Amino acid sequence: MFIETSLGKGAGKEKKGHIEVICGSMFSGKTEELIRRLNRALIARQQVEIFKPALDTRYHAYDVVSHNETAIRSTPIQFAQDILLLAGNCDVVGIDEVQFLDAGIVEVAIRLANQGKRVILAGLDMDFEGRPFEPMPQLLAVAEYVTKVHAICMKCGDLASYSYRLNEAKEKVVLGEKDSYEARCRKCFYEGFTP
Ligand SMILES: Nc1ncnc2c1ncn2[C@@H]1O[C@H](COP(=O)(O)OP(=O)(O)O)[C@@H](O)[C@H]1O
Ligand SMILES: Cc1cn([C@H]2C[C@H](O)[C@@H](COP(=O)(O)O)O2)c(=O)[nH]c1=O
Ligand SMILES: [Zn+2]
Repeated sequence: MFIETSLGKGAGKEKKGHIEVICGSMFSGKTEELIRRLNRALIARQQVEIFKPALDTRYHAYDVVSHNETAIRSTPIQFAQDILLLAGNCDVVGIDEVQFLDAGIVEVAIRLANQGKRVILAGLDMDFEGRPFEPMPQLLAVAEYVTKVHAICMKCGDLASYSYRLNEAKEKVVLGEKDSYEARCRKCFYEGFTP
């Protein structure tokens, strides 16, 4: 569990950055947890910049929106490098759906943290085949704090770590919601899917 040790601007002697990753399956509460952390940073009067990949327009062009409809304003970006230009002098950088960003996000996260920023990234750790979703494995490796959240398996009610695709599409990136994916536990995921 990530513990917020110094929220206020004046709490630390020096501005020391770090990387936090929130990962898990679809519907596991990644976006809700990201929004919760960012709202607390705003309450602490920190300057917060929020980004999401421009391709994820499922709910809203600009807002980061959870399945539970909590939302926070964000800037859509095409490339990970765009964040370096747009983050400016902020204290906290939040990024949702990082699995859709290019591999450059790893270097970008490191540079932002080294500038003294708190960098919070949320995204899928596995794809519809139950395989690591790049660039998440690299982000998990360089993060100081990792939180893996779980959904509820739609088959049996256990904790779910997998995103089961309900259609036959084979492309890695297929945007969708409950119409095309459901959260499943390991057993129920592999019962319905042969790698
Ligand atoms: N199978 C499920 N397990 C848990 N929560 C679910 C499930 N299906 C829908 N939800 C809803 O999704 C919300 C989490 O949404 P969100 O934060 O957007 O998740 P994620 O970003 O991980 O996809 C939950 O609070 C709940 O209301
Ligand atoms: C497993 C998997 C998912 N996607 C897509 C489906 C959704 O549009 C997003 C995940 O959104 P969430 O906020 O985590 O619910 O990713 C995909 O393109 N490929 C996959 O393998
Ligand atoms: Zn199950």
